[in-house]
Amino acid sequence: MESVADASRRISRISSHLLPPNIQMEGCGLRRENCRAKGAAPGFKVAVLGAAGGIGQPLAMLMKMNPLVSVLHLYDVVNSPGVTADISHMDTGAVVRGFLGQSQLEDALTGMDLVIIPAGVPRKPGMTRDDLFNINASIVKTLCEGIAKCCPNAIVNLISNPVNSTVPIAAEVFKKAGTFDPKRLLGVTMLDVVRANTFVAEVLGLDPRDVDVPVVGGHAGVTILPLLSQVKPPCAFNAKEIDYLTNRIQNGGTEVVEAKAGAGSATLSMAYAAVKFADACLRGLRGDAGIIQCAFVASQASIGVTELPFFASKVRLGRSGVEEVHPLGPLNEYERDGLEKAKKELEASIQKGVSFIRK
Ligand SMILES: NC(=O)C1=CN([C@@H]2O[C@H](COP(=O)(O)OP(=O)(O)OC[C@H]3O[C@@H](n4cnc5c(N)ncnc54)[C@H](O)[C@@H]3O)[C@@H](O)[C@H]2O)C=CC1
Ligand SMILES: O=C([O-])CC(=O)C(=O)O
Repeated sequence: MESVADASRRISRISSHLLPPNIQMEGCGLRRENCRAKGAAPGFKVAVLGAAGGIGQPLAMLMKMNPLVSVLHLYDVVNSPGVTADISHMDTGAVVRGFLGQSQLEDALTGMDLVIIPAGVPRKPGMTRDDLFNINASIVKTLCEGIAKCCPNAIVNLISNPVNSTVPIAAEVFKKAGTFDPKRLLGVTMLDVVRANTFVAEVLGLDPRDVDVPVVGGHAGVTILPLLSQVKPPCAFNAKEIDYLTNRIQNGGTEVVEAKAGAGSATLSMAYAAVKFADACLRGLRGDAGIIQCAFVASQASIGVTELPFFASKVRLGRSGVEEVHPLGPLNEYERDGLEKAKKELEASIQKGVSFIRK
């Protein structure tokens, strides 16, 4: 088996997009300094941590296709050299560099504007997202320590489950390092919105692209709270439809885990959702106006959400990340009941994440 040192040497040969200085391209005698590469075009620098995984690979591919990205860093503890070589051959603008293992984490993170984290283990049938806590909490802690040190001003899109606990973990790591900025830490709940739009469109006989369902709360079971009373375009559902849609949206992840029968959880729809969300963050950073998405972010009662320190809400994205957290808006009785259930579970999950760092 290839040693980590050998793999690191191999990745360093391919990771600068072209060959390192003084290394000749096989058989042609061309040196890197003689190539006419002009370096990266203007744009944002994005790192994907966990880039060789089920989500990481299609996510990296889709980010390579995003015209707002000028530099794409792909980091993982395994297999990043292959994924990097493969994606770097796509004839799109972003320059791709690969990084393998803890010793290259700092290089992967230095100078990044946006860090997307799909690193960690996925569920198998019969597991809850919270069952992933023991492994994923440590992974997220290590990666966030790297972010605090190397790119403290980057926007962080955290995908690793359980999101309801990993986001509080990340916040605590950043607080400890003195770099916490609540505007820049976003738990990715976009897949809940993507699913809600799809399932609601199916019930209403609409094109999902024309449907917008706010999904608030968190990212696990009853904490996933679709606000069907606020769907756009405005529409009415009967009681049966509301029960069906709420259950299906709350259990969408489990539906995929069971269908994959032990081979992991949602990866392709998640990569799509993550890229849709990352693109919104980048357009916000660029200064585009009116970008509203749902995300699991730092929160408080005084802005019309809940008393919980984190909550998924509609947020306005801008140059500094989350520029405004929207209030929940009017809820019907069904949604108010759902909110009480969500809050109880969320409170425990948030506390679990906080205690993991403070203990
Ligand atoms: N927020 C959301 O809506 C969703 C979250 N997820 C979560 O995303 C995570 C990843 O899922 P998959 O890609 O399917 O899993 P996967 O197992 O296919 O890929 C995970 C990748 O993370 C890498 N990794 C492990 N430890 C690492 C470390 N310390 N540093 C960097 N990379 C590391 C692995 O080597 C692997 O390549 C899981 O926790 C899953 O539950 C999945 C779907 C939706
Ligand atoms: O269900 C899982 O474990 C993965 C996930 O978060 C989702 O698909 O929403």
